[in-house]
Amino acid sequence: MNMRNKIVAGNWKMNCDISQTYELLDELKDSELPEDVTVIVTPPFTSLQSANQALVDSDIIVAAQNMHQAANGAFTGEVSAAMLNGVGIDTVILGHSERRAMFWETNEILAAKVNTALENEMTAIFCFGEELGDRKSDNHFNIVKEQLQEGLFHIKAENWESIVLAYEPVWAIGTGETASPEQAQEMHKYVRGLVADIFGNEVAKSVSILYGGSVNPANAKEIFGQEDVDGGLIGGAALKAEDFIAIVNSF
Ligand SMILES: O=C[C@H](O)COP(=O)(O)O
Repeated sequence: MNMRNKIVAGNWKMNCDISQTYELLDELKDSELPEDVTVIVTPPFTSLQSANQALVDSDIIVAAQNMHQAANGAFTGEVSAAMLNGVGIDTVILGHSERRAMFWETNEILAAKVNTALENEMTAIFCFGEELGDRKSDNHFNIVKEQLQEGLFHIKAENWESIVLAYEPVWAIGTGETASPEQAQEMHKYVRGLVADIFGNEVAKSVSILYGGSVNPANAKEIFGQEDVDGGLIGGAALKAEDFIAIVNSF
């Protein structure tokens, strides 16, 4: 039996102002959510504190979509780990492909962000995944290995308690073209094997690996049914309460 945490995280990206945040959270709060699934929402920075307050009586966790690696300083427009902690946020998405592609986040920068998250006792949802060209040229395993080796695998075995992995093939994000359940399983198994090689079987068996990329209520059950898929990181479908709730209930 799979004893790993089942997790469904909604990545709201740059969507939802404060009133839309309350609206969406009201619907989620009022819904039936399974007790054995950890549900996470990641509103934009401007809604984090309010979202946390709105969910004070709920098990839904509020997380941030990004943070800067430095403790403080002249980094106009950026937000630190301590600032997130200060409004009750202790989970953060790091390395989303949109951050890598549009905001030039390299594996080296991400390694520093991972360190900052760990130093601040935060859980990091570490994203990785290949682009379409990598898959077409059969280089997807190498790319993923490189992203993990350079961005994450410098941590200590005990740090894995604070890490959730999220495989997001870039070609499946927001495109409606999801990876097949077999493709997801193949990559998740490969990644779990990499973790086992370096950090041992116990760590590999206990880390949750989420799949992200065009997950919707129609395909979630089959994807989540794969042996090494422990949940999802949901983009577009996380913005519609009905769809997100259906996905959370898909295990
Ligand atoms: O973080 C979420 C992913 O980018 C997936 O987005 P999507 O579900 O809209 O394809």
